[in-house]
Amino acid sequence: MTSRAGAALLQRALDHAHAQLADQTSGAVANYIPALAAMPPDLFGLAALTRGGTLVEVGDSRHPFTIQSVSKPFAYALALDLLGRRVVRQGVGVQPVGDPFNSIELNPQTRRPFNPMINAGAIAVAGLLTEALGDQAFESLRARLSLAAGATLMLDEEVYRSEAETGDRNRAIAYLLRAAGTFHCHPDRVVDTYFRQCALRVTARDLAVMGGTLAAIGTNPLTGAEVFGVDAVRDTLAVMFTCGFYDGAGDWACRVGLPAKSGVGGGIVAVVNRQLGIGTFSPRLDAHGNPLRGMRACELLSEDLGLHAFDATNTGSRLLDALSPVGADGR
Ligand SMILES: NC(=O)CC[C@H](N)C(=O)O
Repeated sequence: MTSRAGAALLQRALDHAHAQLADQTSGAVANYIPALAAMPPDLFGLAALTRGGTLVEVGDSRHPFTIQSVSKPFAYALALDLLGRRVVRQGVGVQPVGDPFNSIELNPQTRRPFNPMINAGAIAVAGLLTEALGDQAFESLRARLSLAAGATLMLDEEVYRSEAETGDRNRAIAYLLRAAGTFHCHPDRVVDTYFRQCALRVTARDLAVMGGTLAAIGTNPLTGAEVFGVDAVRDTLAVMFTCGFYDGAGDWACRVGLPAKSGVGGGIVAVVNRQLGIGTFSPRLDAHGNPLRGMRACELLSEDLGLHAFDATNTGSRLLDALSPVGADGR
């Protein structure tokens, strides 16, 4: 298959998933803070970036929204890069858990959060970064996520402020973590880093590029920037695969078969290892806080293109090989 035929096939698959789901209106926009509830519910955008740099998009793929929990894997990768696996593992585990994203719970055996994809684990990561970088923690996060997106990500002040005003559960988690010895700096500073991280504005296109950067083992396929180290990407994709959808993670792994992460702002990032990043945006969420149409779109793309990690037909690899020539360095 030529690369042009591959790009057309990928665009058709995106268009098809978008059209199939255009009329679906189940679910509800996150309303725990007013700034999120104001998002028009019917927006729907999809984007994908191959490792070779082919970008396809459809619908509201350039409409901004807040990244929320989709930031968690990228913050984890940054912490792994800066602090190393040993230090990060002391603060947060890599164990899947069947609890909701905001549960106030530590692993009773280790007194650490189960994994970095739930709030407790992400706040532990924010704590490690705040302890290591002080007031620069948020700017470092913003700079690294911007490099991964190939765009300067801006803070949504309104969402940040409402989150800070109402985020008592997350504050409680931060106090619990300090008591458990995960970090020693003030819990308010830690949640401030976390709230700002969650309030960064992105688009589905940005998420596709960020996912593409993980797919390309840390190198942004559009800009060539080297964003994350190989070891950080490996651990990050592994926890995205096993823990990315909270209490729905096992079902996701079977149905879609891709490392992915959702957020209550309506975004999802999904990664086809060494091949493709996918970004979706649809604000209506299911009862677990996962964007419904985005999840379904990932499932359709996975089926259509054979992207499931354990797909038997290998069609996805053939398509994506055409679009993502593997370099001489074997990456
Ligand atoms: N699942 C999410 O996207 C949650 C993010 C949100 N900022 C929170 O911490 O509650």
